[in-house]
Amino acid sequence: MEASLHFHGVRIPCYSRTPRLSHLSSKPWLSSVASPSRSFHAAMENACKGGSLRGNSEKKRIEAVLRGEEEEEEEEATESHGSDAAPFTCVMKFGGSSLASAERIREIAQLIVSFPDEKPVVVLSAMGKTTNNLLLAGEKAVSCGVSNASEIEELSFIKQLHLRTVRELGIDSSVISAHLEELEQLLKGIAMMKELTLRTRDYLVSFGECMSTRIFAAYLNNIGVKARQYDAFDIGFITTDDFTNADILEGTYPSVAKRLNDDWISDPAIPVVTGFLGKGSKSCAVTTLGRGGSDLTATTIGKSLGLREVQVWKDVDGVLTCDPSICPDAEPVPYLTFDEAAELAYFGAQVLHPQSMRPARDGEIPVRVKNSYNPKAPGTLITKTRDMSKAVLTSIVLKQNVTLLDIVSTRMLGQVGFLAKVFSTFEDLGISVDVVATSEVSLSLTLDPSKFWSRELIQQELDKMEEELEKIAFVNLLQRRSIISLIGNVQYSSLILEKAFHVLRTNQVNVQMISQGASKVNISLIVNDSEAEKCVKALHHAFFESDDLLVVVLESEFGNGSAALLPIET
Ligand SMILES: Nc1ncnc2c1ncn2[C@@H]1O[C@H](COP(=O)(O)OP(=O)(O)O)[C@@H](O)[C@H]1O
Ligand SMILES: N[C@@H](CC(=O)OP(=O)(O)O)C(=O)O
Repeated sequence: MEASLHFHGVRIPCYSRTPRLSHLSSKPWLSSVASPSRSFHAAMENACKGGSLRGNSEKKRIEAVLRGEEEEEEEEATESHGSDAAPFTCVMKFGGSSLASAERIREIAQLIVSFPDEKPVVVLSAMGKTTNNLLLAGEKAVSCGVSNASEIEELSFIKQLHLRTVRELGIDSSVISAHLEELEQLLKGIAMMKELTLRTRDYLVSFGECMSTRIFAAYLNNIGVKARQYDAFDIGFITTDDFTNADILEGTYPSVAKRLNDDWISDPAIPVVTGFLGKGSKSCAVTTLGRGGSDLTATTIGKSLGLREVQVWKDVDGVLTCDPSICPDAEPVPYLTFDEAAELAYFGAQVLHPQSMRPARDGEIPVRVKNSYNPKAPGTLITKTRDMSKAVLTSIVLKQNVTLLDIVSTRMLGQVGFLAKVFSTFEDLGISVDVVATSEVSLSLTLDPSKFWSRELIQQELDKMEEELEKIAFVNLLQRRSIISLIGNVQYSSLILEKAFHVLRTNQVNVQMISQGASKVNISLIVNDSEAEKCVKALHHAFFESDDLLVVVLESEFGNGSAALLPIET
């Protein structure tokens, strides 16, 4: 310790060399750090268990939290750390695109320091494309043979990226060397077993976030900003045991608040938390929250600590009117409600995790989507309500490769229990339904194959579903369909539909199903996959790149010619 710095209103000692990691001594990851020569057998045992974290005592503690037995203690803790002493103001979450290199990590650290009034909890994803590379490495390991596992190309990418990054940042490579070693052993284990279970897959991808957070915390410490790394699975992120798509359990909120608050009180340091990861309540193994799950980690911490704001920093200027890879002229949407954002995410906008709005909405914590490459851009502010009086269409979202199912009742038409029977079939088979439209004689719905429990078994699962449904109905399965979701103010639904159908007719596209729910924010149109992008481009052009709609709205709202300066807001 050589100097001090005032940051977040506290006097922060500056560390010139090694990061402070002693607080991690009880963590399973650090025990690996402490003994890099950890035996192959120990690593394999952990790997084959899918990375179970702790023994019985840990399991008992989780059960106690789930039963609410720690609640009194939690409440006391929260009270005693009440708002006067509240150590944190916001969550700042940075995704893989913001952490792609040493240079980006330096910029992100500077960005955090450039907000001296904020006292952030930092949540990080894995660096760059690390999660994809880990998944690819795992898949290759299944069939490459033990002796070739060390040579898997993606393993080399991951090693090079992380070792280059620590070198360029001037950090001791020991912060990640044990993880890299264990990762290689794990891939050998997968090669030996010739299988990659969902549980092992989660353990495998967890290395990405575990390494990025250690590097970042070490770098902050090196530049004199005291930081403390946390593995989410170690600080109370308790989830269901649905590996690869786990759900956060209620006990998480008080546990996480207590841990972060208590640590700050006893030794203030910026928390740097792994996004995307949790711990299964029954298995005690590492779980993941679904792709893009760090957004959910961020809003969970926001709700848990009752923070002023959650910021998710991306590589775009906020939530845009459309996926920029389809419509390069897509514009940022300045304001959204939680409902609009949830609908947008659920129907395929990659920019936010589908479940991430839930904790924010429950805790009424505003979420701001910002661009880490362009911090001055205002971004998108997501809140409970917004002025919808001038909002027509907010955003167009595309979800491809969905399956459309047409069900026409044979024996049970119009009878009590028909729909229940159909939906119980989906429940039994663990298939989730996205869009539904019903009439007196038929039921149409869409299924998202990417949510089926095993992608390799999609056809088998569909066959099984057809077989079950054919006991009560005629079934027609139509694959390779797309859902185009028009997210906006459904008070203008006739106007939106008139315009949308005009565009689609001009482009000679037949809409195969349409659904407008009571949610008042979403109209879904189903078209063929092959026509979908063309439709989205044409719709985006009509709604956001021309003035036609402005004229129609002005005429319908104010009479022709009046209020000519009123802009259409997204
Ligand atoms: N409607 C949309 N608005 C903004 N970005 C979108 C939208 N639809 C898709 N995207 C894509 O989402 C990406 C940002 O999300 P993501 O990759 O999860 O960022 P990060 O990894 O930083 O969390 C953008 O680069 C963009 O290509
Ligand atoms: N690294 C995980 C979790 C995540 O949230 O990533 P990102 O924030 O880069 O989308 C993934 O790629 O899915």
